[in-house]
Amino acid sequence: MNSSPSAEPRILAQLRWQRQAFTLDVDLDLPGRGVTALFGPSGCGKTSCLRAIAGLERAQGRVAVNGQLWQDDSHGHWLPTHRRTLGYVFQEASLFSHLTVQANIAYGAKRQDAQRVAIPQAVELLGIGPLMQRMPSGLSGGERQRVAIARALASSPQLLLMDEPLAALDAQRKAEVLPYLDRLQRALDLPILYVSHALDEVAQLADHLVLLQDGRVRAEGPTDILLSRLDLPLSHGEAAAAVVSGTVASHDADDHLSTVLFSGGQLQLVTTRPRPVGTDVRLRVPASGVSLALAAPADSSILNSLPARVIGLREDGPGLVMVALQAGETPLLARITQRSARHLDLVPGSEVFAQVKGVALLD
Ligand SMILES: Nc1ncnc2c1ncn2[C@@H]1O[C@H](COP(=O)(O)OP(=O)(O)OP(=O)(O)O)[C@@H](O)[C@H]1O
Repeated sequence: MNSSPSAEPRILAQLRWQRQAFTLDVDLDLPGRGVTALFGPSGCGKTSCLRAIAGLERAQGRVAVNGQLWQDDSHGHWLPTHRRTLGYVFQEASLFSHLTVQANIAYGAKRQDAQRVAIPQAVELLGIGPLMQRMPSGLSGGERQRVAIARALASSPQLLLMDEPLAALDAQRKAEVLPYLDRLQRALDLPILYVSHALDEVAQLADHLVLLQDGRVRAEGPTDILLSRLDLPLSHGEAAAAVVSGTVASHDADDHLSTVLFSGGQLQLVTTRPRPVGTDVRLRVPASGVSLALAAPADSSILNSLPARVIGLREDGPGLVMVALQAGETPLLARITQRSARHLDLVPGSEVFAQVKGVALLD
């Protein structure tokens, strides 16, 4: 143990692992709370990294989780997976088919003495109370995965590792499970490492992002910052979007219009599922739904017009430019035509009004 009670919780993983032509070589120093996504293209090493942290692959290096030393090869220290206080959720829920849901979850509860997450709490958070007496064969894919997550929580982990937990689900099932993951991470003080290659999941769930490429860390930092960095592939193309964190300030029930305050001002959005005033929310602002003007527009149908500063510009396909902006402390992206960028004479430092059309609540 090398814990220091006053230190900020951190997850440290210096790992090197070689398999045939592939080398994983990472030096991670990550927040010990919240959700950190490991993101990157197929084959970049996300799963290998997670497995190495869990001790499922015998990488060389050092792993320490919030003061607990799991591995330090320089001192011959190595805990096998079953002695690392972690929960692991795989892409396919691997439940025992001969046990009820309840028995599957109870099986996970191996450290009853120091229960960080009580089983009833895990069951409630994942909404699986009505399923407890069912057999796994009768569950939908989304239900199976929620049970698998509850089982992982029941083992009282210090760290939850999730490897593409939604990838085997269709879009509808995925949308069904995502809010549970969101609830879980808000309710529990449990760090989560979340492997995904789906940017929408990452934008919704992750506070922090590690971008892997060819077994190495290409970039790492707060999700909102990384999503809008023009030098990274995350900000390229039609799917590029910024994530804005804010707080619900009001809701107009007649117009179904919620107002969210954030560091750059306020954004209004139409929603049929309003969150209570005071709730912290994340909004997705697609780059293609943001246009730019030099003056605040009058008589526009666009509700949201934010003063912002141009941080940088980058060509984004034939005739198009991605513009990185900052509104208050919040990064935004605008994907506009090259002609418009020239017409407005945009350069880093230009003051503009960002007219934001497509705002969506992430949940
Ligand atoms: N046991 C193994 N033997 C040989 N090569 C392996 C082994 N396990 C992984 N690899 C290779 O290591 C590389 C990284 O694989 P890994 O599964 O970690 O990537 P990934 O980013 O999780 O990919 P995906 O998103 O497709 O799951 C790949 O090139 C893979 O073929």
